[in-house]
Amino acid sequence: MHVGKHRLLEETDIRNMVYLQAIVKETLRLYPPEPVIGLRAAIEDCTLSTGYRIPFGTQLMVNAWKIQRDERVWPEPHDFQPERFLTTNKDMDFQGQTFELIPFGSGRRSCPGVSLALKMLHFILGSFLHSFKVATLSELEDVDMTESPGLTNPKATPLEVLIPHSVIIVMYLWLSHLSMIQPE
Ligand code: HEM
Repeated sequence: MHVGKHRLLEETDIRNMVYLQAIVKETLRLYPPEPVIGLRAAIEDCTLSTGYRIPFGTQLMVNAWKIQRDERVWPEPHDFQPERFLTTNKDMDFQGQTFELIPFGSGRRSCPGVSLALKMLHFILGSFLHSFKVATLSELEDVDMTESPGLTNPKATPLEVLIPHSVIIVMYLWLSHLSMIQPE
């Protein structure tokens, strides 16, 4: 236990919360918000290992969604298994040099917001799970994770979760504490 029940999560706790970091990585692997990364042009003729010849100047789009579900890299590629980032795929990060995991793109036009995005994702998700009980409407059914087609990757159906009534009051206080809701 890194935080316990008697205080809120702090930013400095995140570095010890390796499973939380693995959950964020696994979510961005399976559901990259930008599944097909924008236009690039080949700067020279090249031939891929698969035999495809790409002539100079060809416009390319990178299918990150597909790359991140490649079964040669990711065992059981369609399953949500955060543990893989603590074991088989533990050296993979978002720096853009691990081309099997590129939710933020790679190279000099990769996402400049990666550091802020990860700080926010870790802190908000960690604080939420630490402070609230969350349940699905039916404990018997998995959440429907169907995706919508498009340049971004929204959920096809709304996410419906239960936050017990008494907890909603605590949630309001918690959000006020973070200045996300300003009391009138
Ligand atoms: C989970 C959150 C985010 C994801 C998955 C994400 C992903 C991406 C991707 C895939 C690209 C295109 C990279 C490429 O073409 O190689 C991109 C570009 C960009 N992102 Fe993000 N991003 C996120 C959050 C943010 C945040 C928080 C900011 C700013 C505060 C930001 C600012 C930008 C900008 C300005 C570009 C364009 C960079 C350029 O064209 O040179 N992003 N992002």
